[in-house]
Amino acid sequence: MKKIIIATKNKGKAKDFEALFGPLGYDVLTLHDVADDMDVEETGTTFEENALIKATALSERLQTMVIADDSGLEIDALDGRPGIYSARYAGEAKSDEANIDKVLEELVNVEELNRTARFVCAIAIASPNLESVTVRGTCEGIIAKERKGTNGFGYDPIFYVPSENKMMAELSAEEKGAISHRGNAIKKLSEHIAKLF
Ligand SMILES: O=c1nc[nH]c2c1ncn2[C@H]1C[C@H](O)[C@@H](COP(=O)(O)OP(=O)(O)OP(=O)(O)O)O1
Ligand SMILES: [Mg+2]
Repeated sequence: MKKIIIATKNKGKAKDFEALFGPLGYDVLTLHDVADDMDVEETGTTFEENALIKATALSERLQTMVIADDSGLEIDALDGRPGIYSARYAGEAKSDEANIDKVLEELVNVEELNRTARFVCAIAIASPNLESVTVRGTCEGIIAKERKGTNGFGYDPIFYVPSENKMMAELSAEEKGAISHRGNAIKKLSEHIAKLF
């Protein structure tokens, strides 16, 4: 089977990538499979920079093509926070539950009309002998007042997707891939790759 390596330790993200790449005949490998000891610091100031840092570090180590994803949630009423700090919003423990609690708390007095937000996903592809590329996908939604749904990961239980009339965490991995920031970024990446040949 063809293999694709994603420089991530996030199992939820890996599942999203499996739903996107599996049907194309790819086996998805992550840091847990290829470099479990690796912990790359996200020192960039944008999603794109951080995705590049993660993809380049692993590509240099393995001397092969690697993809990385840096993503997060931008909430308009919070001036775009948590943004690139989404994973660590409630502290270094990187707890999805604590992150959601913090967001709900900060929005407690914000009415539905003003709870607009978007998921952002930058994907970088790095390879020993090709120039690196980054693409960005987004997905617009509304932050709900409470959790609903058990699929997905991260902020999915509080992210309402108007076009589906469902929470992100109520979508299957395939349904999510069709509309998500990650799915949209992958579409852009494949368009870019198609242009190269
Ligand atoms: O589809 C998504 N559905 C819900 N939440 C999401 C999604 N996509 C990103 N997010 C949230 C999770 C985490 O709080 C942050 C990503 O942070 P980010 O640094 O890119 O990932 P991470 O540290 O979990 O794993 P890694 O850096 O090893 O890929 O945004
Ligand atoms: Mg991270």
